[in-house]
Amino acid sequence: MDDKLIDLRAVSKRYGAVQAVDGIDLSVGRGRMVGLIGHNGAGKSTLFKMMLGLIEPSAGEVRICGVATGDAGFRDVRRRIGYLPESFVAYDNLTGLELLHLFADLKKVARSACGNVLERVGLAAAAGRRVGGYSKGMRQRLGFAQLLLGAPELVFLDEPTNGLDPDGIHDFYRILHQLRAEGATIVITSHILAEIQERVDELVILSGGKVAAQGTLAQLRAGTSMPAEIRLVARSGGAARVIAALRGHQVRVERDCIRVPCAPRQKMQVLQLLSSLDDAIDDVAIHEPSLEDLFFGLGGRHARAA
Ligand SMILES: Nc1ncnc2c1ncn2[C@@H]1O[C@H](COP(=O)(O)OP(=O)(O)OP(=O)(O)O)[C@@H](O)[C@H]1O
Repeated sequence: MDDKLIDLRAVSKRYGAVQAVDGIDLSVGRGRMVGLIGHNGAGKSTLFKMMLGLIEPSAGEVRICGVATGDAGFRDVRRRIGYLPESFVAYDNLTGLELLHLFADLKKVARSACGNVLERVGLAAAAGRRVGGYSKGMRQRLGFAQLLLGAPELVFLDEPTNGLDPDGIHDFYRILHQLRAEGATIVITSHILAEIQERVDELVILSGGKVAAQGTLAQLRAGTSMPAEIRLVARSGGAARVIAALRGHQVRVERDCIRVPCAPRQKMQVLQLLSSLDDAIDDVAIHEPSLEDLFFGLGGRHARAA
């Protein structure tokens, strides 16, 4: 069994003068949940469309479930893939259930599966209502419901949490994690980096059509020289002692917060220095670089400027 569910080799896509995707090598193992991030125009949707077999690469090869997207056999693979596009289009004059029946017919899935799927996304009570009266979040849930039909082995979701409230986002990731626990492989794009960073197994950062970095958040952090930051709140009258104790370290004071940037190997040393100042310090926290920090550090800003 091929455990590389997604395998891209030297894949490029050019639209006239625009090099949308530029020589990407990427593989994703079975059962992984991957976050694909990048600025507007970085090439995420183009990559999705090539992985779905909707457009052909200009160069290179895209293999999904071991089959090249250009092969005749890819039609069967396509049935094992679920896709939620960035703008999910629903027919307003149908009810939620009728719309799902339509998708079930197209996917050759029994209509009897639809009730259960609507229940799963929290739309059971609205199943008989016309989609025209659904809120933006409800439409997004409906899009998610059609993706779940037929228990797909591989799912692609393009900006799936747009329009969802915090409860909706929480529910959405809960179902996604269940899907992964059932064995599905998941690729998800998002512009909300804080939302995605703790929820996926690994991240792929696209910049200017190329992979700027790939790995777990910890691997991405280790791959950059970006320091963590120890943040302290001194007790009244204690700041001067804390700053004196940190002599030789870079220190920034902002309002009531003392910030100490630290390379990984310096963290314990700084904490040791601080441990003797218990009576001068009110609070201490370590802030590791966020995905947003890494994103800008790894070329996100460059990609936007390009
Ligand atoms: N059909 C097309 N014809 C011409 N250029 C295109 C086409 N589709 C995409 N592009 C261009 O290819 C580049 C990558 O676009 P793509 O939609 O893949 O980026 P994206 O990362 O998905 O962006 P967003 O976050 O805005 O959805 C952009 O410069 C875009 O203008």
